[in-house]
Amino acid sequence: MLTNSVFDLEPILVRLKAKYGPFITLPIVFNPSFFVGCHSLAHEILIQNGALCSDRPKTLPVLHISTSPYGPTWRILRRNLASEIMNPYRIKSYSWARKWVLCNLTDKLQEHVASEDGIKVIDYFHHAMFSLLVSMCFGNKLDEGCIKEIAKVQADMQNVIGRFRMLAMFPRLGKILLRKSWKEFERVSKNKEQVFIPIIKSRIESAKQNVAYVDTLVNIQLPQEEARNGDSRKLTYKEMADMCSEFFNAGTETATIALHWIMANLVKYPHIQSKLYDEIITVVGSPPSLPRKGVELESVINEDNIQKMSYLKAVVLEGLRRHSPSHFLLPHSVTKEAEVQGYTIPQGATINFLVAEMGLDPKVWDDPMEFKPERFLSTYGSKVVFDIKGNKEIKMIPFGAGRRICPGYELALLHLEYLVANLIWYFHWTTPHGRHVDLSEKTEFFATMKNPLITCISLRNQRKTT
Ligand code: HEM
Repeated sequence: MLTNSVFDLEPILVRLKAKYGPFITLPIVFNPSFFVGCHSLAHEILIQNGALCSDRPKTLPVLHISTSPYGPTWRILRRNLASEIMNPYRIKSYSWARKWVLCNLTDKLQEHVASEDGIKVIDYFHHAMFSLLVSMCFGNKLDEGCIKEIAKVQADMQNVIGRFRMLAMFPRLGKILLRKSWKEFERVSKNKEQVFIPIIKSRIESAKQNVAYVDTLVNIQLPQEEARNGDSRKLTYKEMADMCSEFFNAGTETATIALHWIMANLVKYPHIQSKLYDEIITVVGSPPSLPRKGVELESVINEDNIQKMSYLKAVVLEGLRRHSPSHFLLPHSVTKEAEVQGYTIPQGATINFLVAEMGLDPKVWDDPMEFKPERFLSTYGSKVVFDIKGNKEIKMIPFGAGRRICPGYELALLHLEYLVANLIWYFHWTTPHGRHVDLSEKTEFFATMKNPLITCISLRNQRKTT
């Protein structure tokens, strides 16, 4: 059993219960669950024995077909996502979307440039991250109204799914006990289909200049066991809508939270912001003045420029280490009993990994609570060489590791670097008079800022008034 000095389950459970409430113990009652906080044990389980725990537990609240479940379906859907959409060529081809989203974001931010009370930026960040994924999913620039409608059904969906977490392990009983919630789930699902399916159909029927996520779903053949008559089959429109919804779910909240923490640290520590700005202007020069609202930005820091900005990469990594958006991975399930470092891991057990704690482990990191991007700069030419996939050793794994690693990790890193670089280039970010940046954390499903960032912004290059 995985219980002794490597991680003693009891004290961990007490801490988890204090932090996350009693629900954390529920799965353990029905299913042996283990939390791994030890870097080398995590490495061995996830990398050396990756195949062992590459499934998700059946108790996950997966209410629709998704990349998260079990068996051959997830392999096909995941391979599609990773190779068709998250490949470097495709990611690069969406530079128009990044520029478009950045223009919308700077338009909104510049309305608050004169405000001395500061602005709460989280909703703007969320909208930007969401719009980036919407454009990759449907392949074009949807109008604001349409994006808001999609965001609304997504939010409704998340709320209602949250209520099913506890009873996900008894879906039939859940339907009876949670009759009202189940009805609400059906209503929200219908709404989602009504919003998503027309957009999906119109994308499929339109002439295409690029490949969107939806286009790749059309070609998928599900394995035989998914089809009642024994043949392989294609995804239905409803399933495509579910896949798009999951694409947004997986990538929006996590990346928004990461951007929020990173920007909060840059506001709190002006010397780090100045150092980053100095690096940026060394690579791309001083920023141009922002155009008037609605006029496209004449110049942006692009993907190639970012490759020359080591300190920027270090800031983003330090943000992910110090404030991992998620404290755990999605649960992994053990497919076959195995021995790992002298421990027996029983088949069917659920394993999770204390990823946030790993990033703050004083045995691995000096001054772990400090925000010090320099720790990621190697002494050789100040380059960032960090094994974020944990292939050689695990030091921090905000995206997981092994076969179930987040398939969107490269996209997420690019979106974070791109937005942070451009936001710092165009605007100077400060704390409003009489306020301070509070880095306290609120842990729900994700680890968010308890008191959202409120910041003053000013233009680095004032627009000429004539
Ligand atoms: C800073 C941003 C992000 C963070 C910190 C993050 C983190 C994670 C983590 C920890 C997991 C679970 C890994 C495991 O269980 O081993 C995961 C899974 C996943 N992520 Fe991300 N993620 C981010 C952004 C994205 C983006 C932009 C996408 C793209 C749409 C995405 C798509 C997914 C999907 C589809 C899964 C499920 C994979 C599976 O079950 O095989 N994520 N992510």
